Amino acid sequence: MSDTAQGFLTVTGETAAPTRVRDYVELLKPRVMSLVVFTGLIGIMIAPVHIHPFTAALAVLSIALGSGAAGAINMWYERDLDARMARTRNRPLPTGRVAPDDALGLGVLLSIFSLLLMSLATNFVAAGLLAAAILFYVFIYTIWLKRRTPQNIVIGGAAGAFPPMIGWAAATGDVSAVGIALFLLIFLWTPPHFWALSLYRSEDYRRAGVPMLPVVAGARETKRQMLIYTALLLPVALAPALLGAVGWLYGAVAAVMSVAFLGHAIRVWRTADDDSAHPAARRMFRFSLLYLATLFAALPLDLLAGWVLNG
Ligand code: HEM
Ligand SMILES: CC(C)=CCC/C(C)=C/CC/C(C)=C/COP(=O)(O)OP(=O)(O)O
Repeated sequence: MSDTAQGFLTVTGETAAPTRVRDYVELLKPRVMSLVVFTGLIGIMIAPVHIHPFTAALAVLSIALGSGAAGAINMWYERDLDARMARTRNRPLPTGRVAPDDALGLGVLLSIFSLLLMSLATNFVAAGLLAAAILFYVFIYTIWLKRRTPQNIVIGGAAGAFPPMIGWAAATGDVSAVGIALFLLIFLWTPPHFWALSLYRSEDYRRAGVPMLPVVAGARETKRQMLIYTALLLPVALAPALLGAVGWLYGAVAAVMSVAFLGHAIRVWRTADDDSAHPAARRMFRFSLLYLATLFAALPLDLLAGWVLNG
């Protein structure tokens, strides 16, 4: 363990204990986790099977811990990259506030714990899907693809698409057409979500030597591919309503939000490529988070409205 990580007072000179807890929490990427967990919770809520709220809470906790574990292992593996990027250089590992071995240990332990908890609380299908998500994010995205190909997030993005399917499986013990539709929704959402950010952070990625699309293929090609994925997202976002799993309320929200998301993609596509601040891309990135949260919130609200209206 390094001196800085060992000594409670060595880095900031502040009282150390709260800082350390905060550092370990930061390793779990809590803000990303919040949306991951939300989509998993919705998967449980909309499944046509009632599970005990305590079981549901344990399933959600398992998804949260699994997502955090994957985040900690990602930060352990990428500590060299994170040190070279303005956005990430103040993270606990590049600053030495947490030792690499501790981050890896936390990630591995939490992975095992989350899988055991999911198996015991729900079933092996949900635990298997959670394992697949963790392994995908760590091995396929972080270790294999991220440093090798500009399509890294298209394939690697599948990791973040698992949670609604995991939630559904936790409730039903099965995978369904709706679960697959929600997987595809997040899968197609991820490229515009991430490439919007990578447009205004491309200098960071260039410096760190990560072959993200704007670095390798340029802003124009990135914007073109963002437009394609955002257009493909529109019919997929409507799929839960077309499959009859939810009704017109969700369908209307999905249609309006998807057209608005497409509007963002068109505005980004129309902006000049040398506009290094990329304000349109910043707005699109922020909107991507609102988009996913709103669509997933609309799923149970639609079912609730149906029950109220139909008695
Ligand atoms: C491989 C797929 C993905 C990649 C490469 C990616 C990448 C990123 C990056 C680089 C950020 C920037 C964070 C910052 O500004 O420091 C971010 C933010 C965020 N992402 Fe993603 N993301 C992916 C998938 C997802 C998924 C599946 C979700 C949730 C369902 C998600 C939710 C979020 C949230 C909530 C934020 C905002 C975090 C904050 O406020 O700091 N992302 N993402
Ligand atoms: C349920 C479960 C196990 C889910 C795990 C999947 C997960 C956490 C997906 C989110 C993907 C994500 C935050 C990518 C960040 O990219 P990056 O690592 O390139 O970003 P960085 O540069 O900020 O580290």
